Amino acid sequence: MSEQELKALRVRIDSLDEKVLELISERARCAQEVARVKMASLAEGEVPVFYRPEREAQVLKRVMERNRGPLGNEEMARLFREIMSSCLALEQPLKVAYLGPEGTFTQAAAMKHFGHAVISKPMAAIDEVFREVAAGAVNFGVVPVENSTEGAVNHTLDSFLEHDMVICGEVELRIHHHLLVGENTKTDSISRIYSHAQSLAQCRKWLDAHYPNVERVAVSSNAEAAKRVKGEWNSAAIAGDMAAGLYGLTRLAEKIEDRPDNSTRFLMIGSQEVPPTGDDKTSIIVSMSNKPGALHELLVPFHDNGIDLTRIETRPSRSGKWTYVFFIDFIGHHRDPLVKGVLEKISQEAVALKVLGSYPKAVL
Ligand SMILES: C=C(O[C@@H]1C=C(C(=O)O)C=C[C@H]1O)C(=O)O
Repeated sequence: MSEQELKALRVRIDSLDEKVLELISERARCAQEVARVKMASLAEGEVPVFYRPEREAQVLKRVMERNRGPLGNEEMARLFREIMSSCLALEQPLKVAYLGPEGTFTQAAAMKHFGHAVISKPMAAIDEVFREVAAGAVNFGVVPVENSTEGAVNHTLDSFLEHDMVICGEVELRIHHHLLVGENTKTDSISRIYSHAQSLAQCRKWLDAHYPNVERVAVSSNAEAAKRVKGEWNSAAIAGDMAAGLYGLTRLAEKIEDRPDNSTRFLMIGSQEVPPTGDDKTSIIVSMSNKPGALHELLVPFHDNGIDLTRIETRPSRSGKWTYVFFIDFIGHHRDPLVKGVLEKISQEAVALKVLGSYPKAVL
């Protein structure tokens, strides 16, 4: 390509950027207007709700439906995700607590869902994320709930039994693990590998094959594992890209997870109910009396009404020995008439039923 052609294309890009800039600014001014209207229409004593997850899901879906390339749908939605995040921050910057420390996959999930224009706060444990939201110190919390290789994150499920929380969103993240070392690590003398227990489990076969005799040490998070390795010469960590970058570690081996489709699902928790979008999921907790056929009784109304269950998990109820609660996720919103009917039917049979929330199905 000649210099001349290159120059002409760059002039065109500059002129397009000016238009994009003007359009983004116009969009941001519109969001400011939205904030003004929201404030003006408040009833006495009512608190304004600036963040509208159902509207954001709709915006992203529209972008994906209308996108004609060459950028892929996910890439385009990611860009709009950030534009919306910045527009919302003009109305009110969201405060989001997540399972920390900095560099965890939960932080990556929070950024994927809310964008980068939020005030984020790392917490040391899942339970602390719940408490921070309950205390009103942040608008939302982000916690892992299940992994495609290792199953449920029990701490999260148990925290739902102890706190009154509303689930207002979900996000899924492909999880790639790397074996990371620091600049002082003697790579042929590694005697210890740190990671979170879930991550060690997700890489079990790889570790058995490559480091069968090395001690596996479970620590509170992958980011914590990365942090420890930095100061030691005989250890390595299993963690992801964010932690590697944050602690300046190098990858001795990449993508070592046993299953290539290894993914984790995260939940956004808060206190705000989300209206229906037409493409929603609902999460409930049910406890049934300990009698034969109780689980069957619980599932029949879903089957009879053609409601698609996406997940069912059992946990000890913590209120009596050998009694259990069921965590159930299904397609639909608790305000849909069909779903309402099913929930009414279940509550007649159940000892207790709690709707944890209805929220838009993950778009990104
Ligand atoms: C602009 C609004 O407020 C926020 C910002 C949005 C946006 O930038 O598109 C969408 C939903 C809200 O989280 C709105 O409610 O429409």
